[in-house]
Amino acid sequence: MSATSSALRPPADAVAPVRHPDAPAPGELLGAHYDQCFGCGDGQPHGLRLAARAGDGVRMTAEFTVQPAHQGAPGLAHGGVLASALDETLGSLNSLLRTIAVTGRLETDFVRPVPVGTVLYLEAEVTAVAGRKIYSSATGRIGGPDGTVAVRADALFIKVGVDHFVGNGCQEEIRATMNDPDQVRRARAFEVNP
Ligand SMILES: CCCCC/C=C\C/C=C\C/C=C\C/C=C\CCCC(=O)SCCNC(=O)CCNC(=O)[C@H](O)C(C)(C)COP(=O)(O)OP(=O)(O)OC[C@H]1O[C@@H](n2cnc3c(N)ncnc32)[C@H](O)[C@@H]1OP(=O)(O)O
Repeated sequence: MSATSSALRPPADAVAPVRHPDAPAPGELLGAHYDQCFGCGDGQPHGLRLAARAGDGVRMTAEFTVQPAHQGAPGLAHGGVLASALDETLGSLNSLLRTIAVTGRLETDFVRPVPVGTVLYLEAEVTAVAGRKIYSSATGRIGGPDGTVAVRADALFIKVGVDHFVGNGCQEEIRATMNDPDQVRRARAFEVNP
């Protein structure tokens, strides 16, 4: 059973999300936004290594294979890891809006257990935008892209500036990120294309 809280219901003045003209093309793989990201980075040995792909409109798809390091109960994925996979997929939607945003609220339904070795097929969509607030939903299916829904989530992301990361992050990591030419290009692109 699912009952989304009122905080995740878009207000009356919310508008339909608009795909940015410079959004990644449908079918394009996004690649990691940060090598050390638990959700998508290649530098995290036990990370999810989630690969997100742009879809049509304001939709993304992603796949994540549950590893032994992701267990909660014996042989089954930990719920927090599944919530991370949903969060990461929902976060990747921001690339379609060409904005930077962080998760403010994430509500998750765990519908079926997800065994180790299973591929979780994720699908996410922006549903509404109200000022800095971005509303979105995601599902994770097992047994194939059209298989049984195992997890689902509704989320509220809040748009932030690069200063959110510079002001709150680890200075050493930020310096390293600033020295990565690709990251700097991306951060600049976000700043001039809000
Ligand atoms: C130097 C190099 C840096 C390079 C960076 C470049 C690119 C980065 C690219 C991508 C990275 C981005 C994300 C990572 C990607 C994926 C990972 C998945 C996503 C995450 O894993 S991300 C981590 C977890 N996440 C956080 O770490 C957030 C901690 N948090 C805060 O930092 C603040 O909390 C914040 C900023 C959220 C808001 O703070 P704030 O002061 O800016 O704004 P304020 O509080 O005024 O809220 C404005 C309006 O949102 C409403 N609102 C706020 N929070 C709400 C809630 N929880 N429920 C219901 N409504 C809420 C208010 O009610 C108000 O609504 P209204 O306007 O109607 O009054």
